[in-house]
Amino acid sequence: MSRKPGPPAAWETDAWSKLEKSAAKLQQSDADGPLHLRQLIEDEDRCEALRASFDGITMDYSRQKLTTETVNELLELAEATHLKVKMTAMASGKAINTTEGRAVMHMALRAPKNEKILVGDSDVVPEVHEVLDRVYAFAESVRSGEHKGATGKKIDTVISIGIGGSYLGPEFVFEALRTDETAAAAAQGRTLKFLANVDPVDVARALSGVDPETTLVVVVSKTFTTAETMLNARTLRRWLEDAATKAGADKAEMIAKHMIAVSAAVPKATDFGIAEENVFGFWDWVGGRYSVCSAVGVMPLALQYGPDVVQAFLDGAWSMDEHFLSADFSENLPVLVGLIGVWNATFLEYNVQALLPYSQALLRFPAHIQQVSMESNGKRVTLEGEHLPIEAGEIVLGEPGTNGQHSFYQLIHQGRVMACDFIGSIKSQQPIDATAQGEDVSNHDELMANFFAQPDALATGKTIKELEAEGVPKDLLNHKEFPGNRPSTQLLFPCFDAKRVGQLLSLYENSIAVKGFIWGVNSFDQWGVELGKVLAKQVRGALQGARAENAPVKGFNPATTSLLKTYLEGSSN
Ligand SMILES: O=P(O)(O)OC[C@H]1O[C@H](O)[C@H](O)[C@@H](O)[C@@H]1O
Repeated sequence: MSRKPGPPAAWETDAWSKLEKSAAKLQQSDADGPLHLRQLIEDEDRCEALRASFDGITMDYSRQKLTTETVNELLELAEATHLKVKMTAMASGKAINTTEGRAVMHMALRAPKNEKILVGDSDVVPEVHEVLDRVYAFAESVRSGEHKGATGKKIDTVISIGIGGSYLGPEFVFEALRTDETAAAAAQGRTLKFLANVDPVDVARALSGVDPETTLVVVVSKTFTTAETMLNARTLRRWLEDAATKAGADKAEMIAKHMIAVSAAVPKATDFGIAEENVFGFWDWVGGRYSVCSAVGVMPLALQYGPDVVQAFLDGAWSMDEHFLSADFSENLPVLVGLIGVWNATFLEYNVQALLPYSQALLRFPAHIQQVSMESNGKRVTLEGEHLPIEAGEIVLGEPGTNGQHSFYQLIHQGRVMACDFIGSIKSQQPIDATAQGEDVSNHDELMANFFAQPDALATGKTIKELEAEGVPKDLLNHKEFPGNRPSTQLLFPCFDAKRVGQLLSLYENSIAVKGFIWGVNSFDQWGVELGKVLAKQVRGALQGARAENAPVKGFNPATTSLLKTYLEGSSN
């Protein structure tokens, strides 16, 4: 097969063959063998070597099923596939999203004013800051009460309409900071809600208990064409107009004061009826799922928490970007998380990455990273469009600990193997310490006891021999055996405040880019979401025809035709 000049495909390198051999060797390890995690974890030098840190964040990957030689082979693979060149191409604004002809520059969204970052010939940092300053000024005027609603009331509630990348990141950060002391103090008396699903139930939930006269609706859509968001935006526009009629206010004034937009398609937002000064732009070099640091996230978050908290979040993300671009790969947190992901998913064939934050504040982190990862690396062809001869991508799932322990951990311990990332913090956002009242430990210590225990339980397991020694009846031995040897990484943060949440975001965003670079896929397009949208349009037309003119449902396969008929008959009764 003829290939374009450039770095070799990962699977064509020597490092790849070495890694395949290492994987085969490690997969053979039994519970008593030297390559079982039960043994590996006892090696002090190995434990020391498989630890990295940056700015107070510790990454312990000693419970990954690898040896220090494997790590060297992974680093060799990074070299051989020109990872650094690819990272630099991304950071310097090259159009690496080749199927859409776009640069991938979300890092520029958090760059300080004095940075210079070129996309093509133009430095994008000034325009980033121009929008950021406008967002901050607008947010301040709403928060201070200077910007009033159409009936003269102060705005204290925001409903952010958007889906996918225009929703998940902002919701993750909103939730992550809700119980942070500084952010919570800044949010006093304010409410932020999200409306994502086209399901009318989500509209009802978003509007429940909300007064339109004190509410600002932010329509967030990169393209301003997404069907769900547009229908929700029209629905809430009507809700505002109806409220204006009831209150005797002017409808146009109501929209002007209560509806703003965030979009990379500014003319579409103005066509929708939102005044240009109320539209906050971003650029086609920001992928939707990477857009939380643009006005997409910054607007709702600044309205809720104020500019200072948001700026701390952006600064945190930038500090991790700088680390990613400058640190040696052997000490580079996003690179290591990325390489380990490739190792687990491709070489060991553990294709599920479980994100397990031991922090209730991070409850929407798995959902956000699920989109970033699965939409980015869920691909079947190379950048050149050739079929991948290897498995790429990971299935991402997760829930905060300890909740997950009482739910799906059973499968992780004794069923299928997943690669687990345990994410915890030294300090809690909301410490409760009742040791003086007789509790053994503080509530955060209790939480973290689980953070430390679970990875060891997964790694070491429990053998039949141990169970026998404990006197476990014979017929229960197999049921109670834990095979162990199940991989995990622990990421221990000092705390989860705005800066650290920014660092966590950048760590994972960049690790996902690393995996895509190694696998050789385009992590920045998402053609796989298109077909369903096209078919939904066809079904929408059929439903419209059937409802309005009783037109027969045509043009679908027999299964869909029959189910559509059942749906139509059932709902017309
Ligand atoms: O921001 P929008 O243009 O409304 O797009 C919202 C979302 O929908 C698309 O279908 C893509 O799958 C997502 O990547 C995107 O974030």
